[in-house]
Amino acid sequence: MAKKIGVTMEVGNDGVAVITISNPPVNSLASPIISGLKEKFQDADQRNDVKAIVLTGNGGRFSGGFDINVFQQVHKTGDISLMPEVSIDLVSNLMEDSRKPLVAAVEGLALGGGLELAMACHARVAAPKAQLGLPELTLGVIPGFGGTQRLPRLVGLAKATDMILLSKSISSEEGHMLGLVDALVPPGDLLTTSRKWALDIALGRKPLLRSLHRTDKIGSLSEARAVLKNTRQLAKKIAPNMPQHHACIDVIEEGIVHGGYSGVLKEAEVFKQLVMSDTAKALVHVFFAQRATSKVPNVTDVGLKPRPMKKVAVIGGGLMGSGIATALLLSNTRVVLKEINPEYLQKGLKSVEANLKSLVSRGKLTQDKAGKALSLLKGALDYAEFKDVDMVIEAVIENIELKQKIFKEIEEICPPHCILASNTSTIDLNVIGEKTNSKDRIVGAHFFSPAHIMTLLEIVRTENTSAQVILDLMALGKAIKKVPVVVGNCIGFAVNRTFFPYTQGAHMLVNLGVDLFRVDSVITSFGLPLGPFQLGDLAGHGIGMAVKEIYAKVYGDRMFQSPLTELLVKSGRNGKINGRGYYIYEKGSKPKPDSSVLSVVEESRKLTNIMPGGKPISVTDKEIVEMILFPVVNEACRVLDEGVVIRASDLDVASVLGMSFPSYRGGIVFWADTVGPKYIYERLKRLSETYGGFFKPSRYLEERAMNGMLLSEPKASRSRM
Ligand SMILES: C[C@H](O)CC(=O)SCCNC(=O)CCNC(=O)[C@H](O)C(C)(C)COP(=O)(O)OP(=O)(O)OC[C@H]1O[C@@H](n2cnc3c(N)ncnc32)[C@H](O)[C@@H]1OP(=O)(O)O
Repeated sequence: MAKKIGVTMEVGNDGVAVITISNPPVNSLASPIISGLKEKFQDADQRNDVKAIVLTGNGGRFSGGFDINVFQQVHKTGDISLMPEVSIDLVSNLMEDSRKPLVAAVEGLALGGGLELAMACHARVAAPKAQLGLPELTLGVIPGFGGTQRLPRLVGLAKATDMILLSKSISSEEGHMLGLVDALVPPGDLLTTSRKWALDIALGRKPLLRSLHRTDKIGSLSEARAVLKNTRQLAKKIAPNMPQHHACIDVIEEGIVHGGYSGVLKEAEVFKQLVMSDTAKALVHVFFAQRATSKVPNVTDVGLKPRPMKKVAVIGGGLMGSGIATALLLSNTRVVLKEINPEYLQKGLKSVEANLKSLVSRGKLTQDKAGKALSLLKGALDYAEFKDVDMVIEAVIENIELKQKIFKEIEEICPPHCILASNTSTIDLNVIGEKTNSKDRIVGAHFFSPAHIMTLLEIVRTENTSAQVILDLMALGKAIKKVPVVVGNCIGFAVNRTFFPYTQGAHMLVNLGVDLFRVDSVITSFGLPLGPFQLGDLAGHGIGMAVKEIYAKVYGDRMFQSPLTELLVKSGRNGKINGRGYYIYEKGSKPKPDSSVLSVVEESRKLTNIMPGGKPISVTDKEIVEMILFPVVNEACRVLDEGVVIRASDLDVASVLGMSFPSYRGGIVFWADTVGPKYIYERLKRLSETYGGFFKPSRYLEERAMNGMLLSEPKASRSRM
């Protein structure tokens, strides 16, 4: 059925015109909606039988904001005139300055432009649990329909800057306490109360309040300046490489100093500049890329329905297993956690409890909910509880024989519909399932640590995994608040494989004489939260050595053989786990660079002996970024070439959520396309001539560079899936 897009107006016998936005699924403010709103407000203004107006959204949602597709069109065409003029014409003049009282009836959500329309109304009535917020900064822009001016005037400057800068939404209950919502009523009463409220204003029983003209919550100029000073410091910390945070504070300040209307004018100007910024292009790309991951050809488009996952068993209560169990429990799934002996089982159960406790202590979970989650957990030392499970997720150590044995056992004991998933990060799923006759229900559920916090879930399918099993795992992933990305089966899957050269490039640089702490600092300035050496410390160098061996077997032809990790472990530095790696880790303080590690580095340099003429090379920060991240792009090209991901943007999402690659750079492939495939190819070629095969450009990169194509452009099908 075609979507019904438009704006309707119905005038009741009471003289109230109800204007309703309809644009499923979130009533986004697309061009026809904006022109429809203009038309209806003009009509309502002119009609003598209309005394007051109520604005609402169809289908239980007020509005998810301005249509983000328009940003994408502007980015594709470079034509900023595609952005409609809304802030002054519609929001300030037609709505807020209207002589007729205007009340917003809010249900479900009012985000971005949606909340901005509501704030331009003279009062807001909301149903419970509606989500209210201005998340524009996550898209690289600022609120553009007056939100930077009206929100501070309705909830106070400190709360408004907190909501806008951190893109934090609040519930209608909190909005009510703050004064953003004037009345909170059950959904069934929403329209009746809103109509009555609008008529009360018309009859002078309630005041007609124009948000932009209010000053009661702003405080004195010096108070406001103090808040803005703190906010600028926060922006420096949380968004050093993004323009929209500082721009937003400037716009808010303009309104405080020169009045709301002046602020609205500046907001419109800055908004348009920011729409065209590289940051906005990248963040809008990530928005749509993330949503595209839920579209998997031959899985989500063939009429299948996900089956309910009521009870899930997790085998192994270590770091990963207990994290996965926690994530499942938090979404009300019954979990059986199996271990091999009572001691390990107790440890696993305690870890789950500790995960929940830490969420409670950080204010992310109520004590009640933690208790409820824990009541759904059962420990097990045998398979008795497995007879009615819908899915098993194996999360034991990376040992092929052990995993094969477990899969054989669970195949026999679990019901025939049960999904048999492994959380392996390095072992081929075909090998894991080799001894079973259930290859169609074997799938990878690759969580990232800590599994109850990191949002990426790689769903690894083999050529035998059934579409139903993939769909079920996707649905479970979404239910436990992950972003599932379906990938093909290869060593390292999409994220770990793409990023295996990340550490290697860093090791190469250090062996060439570059200071390791400088490398980390350059990479964190680029936007990754941890440089390669600190990341290695966090993962543990024992694990690092084991993983390196696994990768060497398959990707050995393009690896840089550095003895640094082995030397580090030999000198008793296992990383954060034993308090010492490249950095020193002490409880309660930040990791400190350990200068004594430099003797280990010297030893490594002697062994590799790659410094030209025995002297350290001299490199710029830009070259450091290139020598570390271009090999990553090169591996991403192989991942694309082999069809390990369905589309290039899936790898962008996976790199952002799995490796914390900066979202404002759009993910690894998007960033590479911004830099230019030809430039990357030429740099890698030159580096490979000087430093060898580690940098050798892949065939895919070479082809794209030669043909002037972007890396993200789809190619003729040659997929692993
Ligand atoms: C001038 C103004 O100040 C500028 C703005 O208003 S910018 C926009 C500000 N608004 C936002 O950032 C909200 C973005 N949307 C969201 O956060 C979430 O979609 C939501 C909380 C509204 C709903 O979440 P959820 O129910 O999980 O559904 P979700 O899968 O995300 O979205 C459903 C569909 O609506 C689309 N959609 C959501 N918000 C949209 C928007 N503002 N514009 C266009 N499409 C939108 C999604 O792309 C998706 O489309 P698809 O089904 O074709 O993939």
